Amino acid sequence: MSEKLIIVTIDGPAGVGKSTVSKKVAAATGFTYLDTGAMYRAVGLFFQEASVDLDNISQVREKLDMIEIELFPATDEDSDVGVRLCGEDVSEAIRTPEMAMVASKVSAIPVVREVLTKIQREYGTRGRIVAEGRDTGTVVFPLAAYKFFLDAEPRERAERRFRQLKARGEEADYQELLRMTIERDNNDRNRLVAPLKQADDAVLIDTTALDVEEVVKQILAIVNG
Ligand SMILES: Nc1ncnc2c1ncn2[C@@H]1O[C@H](COP(=O)(O)OP(=O)(O)O)[C@@H](O)[C@H]1O
Ligand SMILES: Nc1ccn([C@@H]2O[C@H](COP(=O)(O)OP(=O)(O)O)[C@@H](O)[C@H]2O)c(=O)n1
Repeated sequence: MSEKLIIVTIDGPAGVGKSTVSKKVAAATGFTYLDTGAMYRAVGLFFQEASVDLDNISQVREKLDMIEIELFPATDEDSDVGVRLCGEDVSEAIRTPEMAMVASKVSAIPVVREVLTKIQREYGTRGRIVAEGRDTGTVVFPLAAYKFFLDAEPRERAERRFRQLKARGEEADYQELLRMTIERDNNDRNRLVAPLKQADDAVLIDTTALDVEEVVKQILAIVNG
């Protein structure tokens, strides 16, 4: 594989640290960061606002054709990537726990995955990217040069999300976050198309007892050889 097409994939369950770690790996390597979850969240928001009946496949297809999603870099290294949906900045609107649940529902619809996977692969043709999500190592970029699967206990992940929301000055209920984390993991692991799972050739990192810097260090040690 040519240097230009090197791709790093980082998959794992909700709140495990994919975004945080991917942004740091991207900054350290000079690669572009691709947040695939942001795309599923944007589709979820669009469908919710348009009151799309998710069981009505022709309605889903018709609305999908109308969607334009554009990712733009975060304003600073602590922020999430920005998203424009049909020209409107929805960067904040998509980052709520509720929108994550909606994203999890729309992400089980095969045609939604088909459309977004195609867009994600187009990003990949530019090469030198760090892609993160649920299926970037298994389905989107099966030939990626470096694949990682991050995991952590659900309680630890819900606590991380709790601290993250509090730090942003937002309301958060730990028990509710834990419930949503577990429900979303179940949806994502058990769907028929592109379920959340470790690729056979991905390196597993259990982050439960690690801090962010340690996880980044382990990944860079492999990527930088
Ligand atoms: N290994 C880690 N140890 C402690 N906190 C972490 C770790 N990795 C990430 N975090 C924190 O957990 C929160 C959720 O991480 P995030 O990157 O948004 O997860 P994901 O993208 O997998 O949902 C962030 O506030 C992040 O700083
Ligand atoms: N590659 C991806 C990325 C996200 N998703 C879906 O989108 C939801 C939100 O993804 P996210 O990565 O933004 O969520 P967090 O892990 O940041 O909580 C997930 O729960 C999945 O259902 C997916 O199905 N495939």
